[in-house]
Amino acid sequence: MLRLRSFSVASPVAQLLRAMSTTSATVSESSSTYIHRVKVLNLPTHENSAIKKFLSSYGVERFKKAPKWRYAFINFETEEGAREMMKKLEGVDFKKKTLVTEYSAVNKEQFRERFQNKQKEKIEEAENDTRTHAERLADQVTPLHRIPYHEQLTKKHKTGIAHLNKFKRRMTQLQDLNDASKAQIAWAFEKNGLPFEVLDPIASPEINGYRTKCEFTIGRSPEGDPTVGFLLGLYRHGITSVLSPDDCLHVPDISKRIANAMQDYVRESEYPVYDRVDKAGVWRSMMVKAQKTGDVLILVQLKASDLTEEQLVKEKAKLIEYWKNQNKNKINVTTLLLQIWDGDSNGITEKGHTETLIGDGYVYEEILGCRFRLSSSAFFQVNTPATELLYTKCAEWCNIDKNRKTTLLDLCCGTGTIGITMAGTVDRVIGIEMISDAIVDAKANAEMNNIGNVQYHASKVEERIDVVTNEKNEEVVAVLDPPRNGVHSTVIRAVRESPQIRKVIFISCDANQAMQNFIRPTSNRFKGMPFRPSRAVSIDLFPHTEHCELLIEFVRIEEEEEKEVTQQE
Ligand SMILES: C[S@@+](CC[C@H](N)C(=O)[O-])C[C@H]1O[C@@H](n2cnc3c(N)ncnc32)[C@H](O)[C@@H]1O
Repeated sequence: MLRLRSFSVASPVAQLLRAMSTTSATVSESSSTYIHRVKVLNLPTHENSAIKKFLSSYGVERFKKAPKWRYAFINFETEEGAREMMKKLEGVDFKKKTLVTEYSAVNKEQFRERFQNKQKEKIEEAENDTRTHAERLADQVTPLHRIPYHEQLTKKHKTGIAHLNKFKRRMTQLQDLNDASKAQIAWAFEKNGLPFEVLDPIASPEINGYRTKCEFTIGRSPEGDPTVGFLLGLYRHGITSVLSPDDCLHVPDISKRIANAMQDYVRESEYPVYDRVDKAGVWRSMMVKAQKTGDVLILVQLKASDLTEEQLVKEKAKLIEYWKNQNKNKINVTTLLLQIWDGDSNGITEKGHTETLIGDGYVYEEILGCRFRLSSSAFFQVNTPATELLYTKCAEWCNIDKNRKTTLLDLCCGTGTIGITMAGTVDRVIGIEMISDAIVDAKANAEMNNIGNVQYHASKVEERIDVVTNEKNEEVVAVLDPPRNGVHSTVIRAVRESPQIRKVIFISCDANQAMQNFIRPTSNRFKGMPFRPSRAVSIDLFPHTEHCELLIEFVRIEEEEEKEVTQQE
């Protein structure tokens, strides 16, 4: 039988204090003065569960690593312990990178003090914060909402240019450049800004309510009421209050109505909402995909370990009935999914067991006259009209010559959108994507759009490099659309080492690492002639947020071009 819990209402400051008391307990008590730290470098960003498993195989049960860090800290009571671990980890290959370790001894008192000071700063910040909860949430999820849209666009444009300038500068600062290498990156030595065109930024046709996909947390409001919305503050700071998305500019009305309807449901429910700190309760989170076609997919996630089989069956029937009767709130659910997830990690996860309760399990969207089926887990751009502008520009820059046999490599193809919208202009499309469900969608999408000249591979691009290097059509154009945390350097190397690829259209939400590897001169590690950026444009898919897509056209440096530059010098 399910145990109902009582809940106390905690202010953000009280929640911070709770986090502080639990976290500081993790610093081990010992009579020695120092904490002996091993810094492990060259780890991947994110991938925390793989890192945890890997380090645990070396006997490390505790380490400190933020998802965006490329390093982790492991603390030891003694220097010998630390040095022993360094011996074990130094030079080990993990995720195709060689680990490097560094040792440092940190004064225990100072370490503790530093940690506590940081926590105090956070508390003071929270205490002095005069913003309303709604304002804080708006600042968190749409940090640019206070400035007019045209200024947001200018800001993003400048950020794009700053990225490009940074890479230009970095090329000139590379060590040991000989004349031949310099000639390959002669564009980077040109004075006075960027020696290629950066177009005016392209605005999103819709500025508010553009997000077709929203993930909501089910938890408690600052007043303690069951609420469906966004988590206010950071979970790692111990703040776990949830606020309704009603005042969030980027959330469409339909998704706000759905969050409110789910909130009514959980408030009426005999089961409690999930508490992220106690790891108890039933209702955890929900995902909404509300497409421009009018299709609506809802995925409700619950923790079922405290429910009997009979209770679960009853709850499923109740959910079906509830969502089928939401027409009165102008909510027409075309697919309802239930995800059972009893694990500790928060958010919708592919590790959960997902069952379709209403509909066929998909939603459909239309882009540039093509129809696409999307499953709940597959990536799909969240701003449909702006995506049409992005894909149109991408196709324009691919500049397919109709008189030649061209292969389009759609690398990181998701549900196949880019390749399918361009399939009519090329001899064939090859799509590679690591999420196998997305490839199932991509194949169904090609069929639905009567497209026969596509071939898909469900794989990491770096593991199907042969597909890239073996492509020998007259012309090969690659579109590379990696996720925010980038793509493996072997992918870039494979593209570089395939001489028939003369052009790459790079769609980037974070141009950092990948770009450098495209443009750096030929070396033992990066074989093949480099590319040089030839034009770029920012396309805003995410108004009111810091994010923006940067479309970059890279063209291969021609041998003649390189010689000419050398002679001019
Ligand atoms: C930004 S999305 C782009 C998807 C698609 N081009 C679109 O516009 O809908 C990036 C995609 O890359 C996939 N991905 C990430 N790393 C990958 C890798 N190493 N190999 C293949 N696919 C990858 C993700 O699963 C995701 O579907």
